[in-house]
Amino acid sequence: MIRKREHWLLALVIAGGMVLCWLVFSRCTSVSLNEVLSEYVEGLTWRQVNHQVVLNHRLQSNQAKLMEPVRTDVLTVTPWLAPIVWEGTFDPLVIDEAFRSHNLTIATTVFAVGKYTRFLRDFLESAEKHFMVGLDVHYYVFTDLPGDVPSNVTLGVGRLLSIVSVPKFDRWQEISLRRMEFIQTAIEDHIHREAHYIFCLDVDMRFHGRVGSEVLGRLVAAIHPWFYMYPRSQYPYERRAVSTASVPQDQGDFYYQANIFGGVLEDVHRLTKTCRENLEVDKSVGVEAVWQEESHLNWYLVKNKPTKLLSPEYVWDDARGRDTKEIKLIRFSSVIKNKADVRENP
Ligand SMILES: CC(=O)N[C@H]1[C@@H](OP(=O)(O)OP(=O)(O)OC[C@H]2O[C@@H](n3ccc(=O)[nH]c3=O)[C@H](O)[C@@H]2O)O[C@H](CO)[C@H](O)[C@@H]1O
Ligand SMILES: [Mn+2]
Repeated sequence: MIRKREHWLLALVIAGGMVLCWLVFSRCTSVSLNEVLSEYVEGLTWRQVNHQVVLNHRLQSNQAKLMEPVRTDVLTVTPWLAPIVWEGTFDPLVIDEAFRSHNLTIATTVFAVGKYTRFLRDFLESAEKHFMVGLDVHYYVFTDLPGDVPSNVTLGVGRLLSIVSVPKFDRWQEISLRRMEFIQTAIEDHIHREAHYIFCLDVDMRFHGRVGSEVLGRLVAAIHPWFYMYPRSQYPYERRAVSTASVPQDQGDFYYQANIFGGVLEDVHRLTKTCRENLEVDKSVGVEAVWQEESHLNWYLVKNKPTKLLSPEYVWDDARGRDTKEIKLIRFSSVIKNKADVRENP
C-alpha cells in the first residue's frame, strides 16, 4: 500500500517536472523567436568593418616610448579604456596606412534646412581639403531647398554627394532634433548598404585641420568645447525627471556636443533610433529637453559609452577664441552666426 503511494508520488513529481520543463523550454523558444523576428523586421545587414591595424609597407614611424607619454597635460584614455584623440596621440601616416587598404566608405550627413543652406559651400569646400582625405566619402545633404545646394564644389576622386529632401519645420529646435529621425530612416532605407561608417555633422561649421581615419571607431563622440573643465554636476544635461533624457547630478563622464558624432552603421543606427523614440516620448507629454537632441545624445552616451572620444580640437567654437594651451590645433569649428538672421524663430 505504502509502495503504491510512493509510485504515485514519484509519477506525480516526474509529470510535474515535465510540465515545468515544457513551460521553461517553450518560454525560451518564444523569447528567441521574438529576438530573431525583431532582427528580421529591422531587416538590416551591416557592412562589416575590420578594425585590426595592419601595415602593408615598412613605415618609418617614431618609436612610442612607454615612459615618455606624448601628452601629459590632458586625459588621453577614459576609465573604460576608450582613447581620447588629441594632437600628438596618433601618427597620421600609420593611421592612414592602416585604414587605406580597407576601401572604406564614410557616409556623412549634413542638414541645411531653410537659411542654413548658406553654410554649405564653406562646409563642403573645407571638408574636401581636410575631412577623410584619401577615403571614399558620400555626403548626404538633407535639405528642403535642393536648388540652393551649390553644384560647383569640386569633389575629389571617390567622393559623392546626394541630396535628401526633408520638410522644413517652423522652429529651429524642431529642425535640429528631428535630424535623429531622418538619419535613422536614411540608414534603414539605403545608407546601411552604401557605407561602412557614418558621421553626422552640423552645417554651420568649417574644417581647418585634419579630421581623418583617426576618428573611426564603433561609436564616436566629441567633447564639447565649453564644458570640459567643469565638474559633471555643472554639465548642461537635462535634469528634469519628466524627460527621458534626464541625467542625475552624480552621473555622466563628459559632456558631448551633438555637432559631430558617428561610428559604424549599426551603432549609430541604434543611437539615432533610441534618441528618436525618446524624443517622441518626451513630445507626447509636452516636454522638450533643454538642448534638444544633444540632451538625448548625452543621455544615450552615459549608458552606452563611446568607444572613441574626440577632443574639443574636433568640435571647437570660433566664439571661444584660440588661446587655449591644451588645444594645439583646431580641426573643425562652429562659425559665428547671426542667429536672428538664420533661424526660423528666436
Ligand atoms: C552653443 C549652443 O547654443 N549650442 C546648441 C545649439 O547648437 P547650434 O547653435 O550649433 O545649433 P544650430 O543652429 O547649428 O542647429 C543645428 C543644426 O541643425 C540644422 N539646422 C538648424 C536650424 C535650421 O533652421 N536649419 C538647419 O539646417 C543645421 O545643420 C545646424 O547646423 O542648438 C543645438 C540644438 O539641438 C544644441 O542644443 C547645441 O548644444
Ligand atoms: Mn551648429
